Amino acid sequence: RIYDPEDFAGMHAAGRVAAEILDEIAPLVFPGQTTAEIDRVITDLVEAKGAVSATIGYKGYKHASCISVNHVVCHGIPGPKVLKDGDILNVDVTVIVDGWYGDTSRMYVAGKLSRKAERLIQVTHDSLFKGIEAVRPGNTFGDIGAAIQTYVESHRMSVVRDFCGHGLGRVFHAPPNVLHYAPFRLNEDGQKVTISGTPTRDPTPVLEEGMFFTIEPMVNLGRPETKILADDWTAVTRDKSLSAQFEHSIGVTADGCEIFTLSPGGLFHPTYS
Ligand SMILES: CCc1ccsc1-c1ccc(O)c(O)c1
Ligand SMILES: [Mn+2]
Ligand SMILES: [Mn+2]
Ligand SMILES: [Mn+2]
Repeated sequence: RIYDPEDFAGMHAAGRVAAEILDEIAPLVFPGQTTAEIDRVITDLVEAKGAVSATIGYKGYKHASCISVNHVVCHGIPGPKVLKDGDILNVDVTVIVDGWYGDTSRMYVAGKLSRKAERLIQVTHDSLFKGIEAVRPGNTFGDIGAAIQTYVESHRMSVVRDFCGHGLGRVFHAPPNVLHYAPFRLNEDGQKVTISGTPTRDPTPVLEEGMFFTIEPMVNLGRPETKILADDWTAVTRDKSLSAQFEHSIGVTADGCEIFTLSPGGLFHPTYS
């Protein structure tokens, strides 16, 4: 679906509420805290801000957030698990404000951030922005994926392939799937080529003004493969390596894009303690 210029205001309002919540829970992340308690506060904040949770009741999910700790890749279920010093966690919140969806996630750390976790978080955050920088009308979704994949793999980390971003707006999920890797490689001249280096066409949809979607790369320190735990939700790295994720909701504009879910507090400190 292609949205109209006046729809951007609704997305900014929804995105801002989601981003404010992620700002406001930062002080709640510390060793000894449970992820259920963080989610409880998120639930209260959604209501206090006059918004509605998009995830409570979605496909049978019962919580206002997904909280994914360490080698959990995504869809971690809040629970009695107690955070310990050095744990890194992604908190993912989606709210509905006047029918508009704001979907965003970011990383936090309980206690002291290890150097390798800091590197992972920084590369993951920067890969999201490499993808965002590729968003403009005339580029393709493959350009977004290639920008992310090239950056991540240049740091000898891996891009999770089993989950992707998505269209959103007046709905939570809509086509297209927004892949965080590309069905082509970029050669040294930036040409789109196959793995074996022969020029190839880009089959992915072209970006157009008025498209709203998320970019939500998941990056692993080890191999890309994931598996789902017996709870049928929690996705973990197969090799148990650490995984990080950042997500923004964005809208394509005439000359680039607008990010709807930027922190109003201008916060980005992976080292929340
Ligand atoms: C808990 C929400 C949920 C349930 C099935 S997939 C999913 C989900 C979680 C985070 C997201 O960013 C998203 O787009 C979907
Ligand atoms: Mn993780
Ligand atoms: Mn999300
Ligand atoms: Mn999402």
